[in-house]
Amino acid sequence: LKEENMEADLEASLPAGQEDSAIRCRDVCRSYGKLKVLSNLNLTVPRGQIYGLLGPSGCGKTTLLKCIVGTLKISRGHINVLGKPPAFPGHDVPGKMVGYMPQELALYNEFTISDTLTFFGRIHGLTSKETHARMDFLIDFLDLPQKHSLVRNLSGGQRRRVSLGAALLQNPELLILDEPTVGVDPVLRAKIWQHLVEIVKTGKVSVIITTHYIEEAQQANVVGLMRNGNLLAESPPEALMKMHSATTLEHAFLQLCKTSDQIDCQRESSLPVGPLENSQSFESGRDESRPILGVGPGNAGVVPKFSVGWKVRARHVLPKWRNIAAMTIKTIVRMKRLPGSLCFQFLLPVIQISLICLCIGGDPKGIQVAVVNNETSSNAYSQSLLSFLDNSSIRQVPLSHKDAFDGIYNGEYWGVIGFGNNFTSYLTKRMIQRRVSSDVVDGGSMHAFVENKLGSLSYLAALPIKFEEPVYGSLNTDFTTFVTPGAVLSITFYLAVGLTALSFVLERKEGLLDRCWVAGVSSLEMMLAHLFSQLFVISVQVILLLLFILLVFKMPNEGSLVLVIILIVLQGVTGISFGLVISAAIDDEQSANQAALGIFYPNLIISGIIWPVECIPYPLRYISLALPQTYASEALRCIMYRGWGLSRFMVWRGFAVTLGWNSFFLILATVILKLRT
Ligand SMILES: Nc1ncnc2c1ncn2[C@@H]1O[C@H](COP(=O)(O)OP(=O)(O)OP(=O)(O)O)[C@@H](O)[C@H]1O
Repeated sequence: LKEENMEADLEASLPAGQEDSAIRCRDVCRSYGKLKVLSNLNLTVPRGQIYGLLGPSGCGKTTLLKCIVGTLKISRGHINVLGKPPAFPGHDVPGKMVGYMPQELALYNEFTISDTLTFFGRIHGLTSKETHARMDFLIDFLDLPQKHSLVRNLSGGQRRRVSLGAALLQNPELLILDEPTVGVDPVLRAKIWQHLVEIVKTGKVSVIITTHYIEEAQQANVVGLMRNGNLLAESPPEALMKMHSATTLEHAFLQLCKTSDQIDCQRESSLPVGPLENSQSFESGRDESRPILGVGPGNAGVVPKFSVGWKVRARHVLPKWRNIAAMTIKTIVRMKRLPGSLCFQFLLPVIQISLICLCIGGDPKGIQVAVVNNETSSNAYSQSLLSFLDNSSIRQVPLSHKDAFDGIYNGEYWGVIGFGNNFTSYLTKRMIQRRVSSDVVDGGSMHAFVENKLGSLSYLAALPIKFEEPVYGSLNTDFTTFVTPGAVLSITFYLAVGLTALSFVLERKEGLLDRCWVAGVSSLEMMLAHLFSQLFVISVQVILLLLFILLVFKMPNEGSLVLVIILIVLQGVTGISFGLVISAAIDDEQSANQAALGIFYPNLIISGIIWPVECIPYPLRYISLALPQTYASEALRCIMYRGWGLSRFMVWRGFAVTLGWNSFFLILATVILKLRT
């Protein structure tokens, strides 16, 4: 009876109506795979109050906060934040109404304190005057070092305070703070709590805060005690202590845990053993969706349905330039702070293409070849023939038959050139007689080298083919000329993949993606911002690449330079978009690197960059034609070597396929990122 009266007291002391609650969670369930973390959880954060969420490590506090801000989806139940579900179209949660400090630091290490606050200020649409005023206040209030200090040079505690500052920046209506006082000294901890108490006094700001220091939560207006994904109690701290005749909150919590364990034992002894999730709820006759010390039946009331017009929905889906600009500037500032990495990004493509032009397609030099010449006469054809060989490519080593073959077996010589002792007479016979025996043909079969010696009869030894001046290109076109356009595209593509494949992976790991998302940046805006900032890097890379291949290595370009540049930049965009797909879909650096590396070689080979597509057997050729670089390389070759323009099918097909892949990858990356945040 005593307990029932107390419950009534507690209920009376808490506002029950929905309009009075900043956050309302009803029957919330959330699992990670088979692990049920939140089970039928009910929680109410009254407006204008501080709610201290307490519980042992691993009980699901962070998971609950992530569900409240909308970065995690709940599997069952309802959540209402400041009047609407999180991420409801047109709602400012995520957005400037909520200030979120995640458990991870979620700060850009290359930023200064000032950069950090300016970045979040831009996203929230603060003017630079407003941002500076808040920055000065927060630096003073949080006892931060001077604003131009780099985050990476700050101590752990200082970083946590910068992170808290970023959450407080825009004076949000709702503050969601996940362990903001960890690593903070007692004086500052007291100051933070004092500040929270002050800001809620206006009645407009509400706070939900998790902490491991149970006693500091006494300053909260309401505490929720969480265990095994459920709330054991939710009430003002004094009432809770009174109810359990405890002198401290910690004792009250221990008492509650004991009671909960006893109920569990009773249940287990009266019920057959069931799955784990059953063992987490207690009191079989009780409404499991309510805490032991609930806040009244009003809280479990009907959840309102929300509808939204297409105009609001469309405005919500359309990207905001403000957010894209903030995110793009952020990436460019980070690049500027890492000049070594930026130089590497600019120079790497030039180094790669230079190596291709220098090392591929040239003639071999200084190859050792054993020469076994059995002709002894000084005016023998064999002597003349040997003198015609390109002696810069081949270094002739005269040897006996045995030494030559021993040398070959020992790997000393690349090959053997041999002449029989009748080479000159057999060759002459072969040239002037109609019919000769096979011995004579064998003895004089190197006729291609002897044109000069045969004088007016040389046409007899020539192949029945005459190479005329080609329609496109020149007679001495080499392998490098074929490879270069495809190589330029593939270098641009892969560097772009490499630059972007890790972008979201690292930001997700450090909690930055979640933080930006809660600040109101959508997946599409993140995607476009990455695209724009990487486009800047790619443009510089393309300019340097073209300067090198056209001016240094003198590759011909018969077509429009503008088309060449556009096609290469578009292929860079394909690389960025593909990198974004990898980075949106994969969680850790190692797997993202493996995915990027894994496709490099197969794509290079199958795209017909090294050897023509026409040599690829079916059905592999179908795959080749579907790849982003096959038609694009062909189009680039057509522009550069044939001087063709967009009116030619082979050229516009390269552009169309590239644009198609770009759109596909970008949409895919946005959808994956959206599904995963
Ligand atoms: N991404 C995830 N995948 C799988 N399991 C997870 C994931 N995140 C959390 N968990 C598990 O969910 C449970 C609750 O984790 P959560 O981080 O919400 O706890 P917490 O109460 O915030 O703990 P702490 O106070 O130590 O931060 C833990 O058992 C944890 O191992």
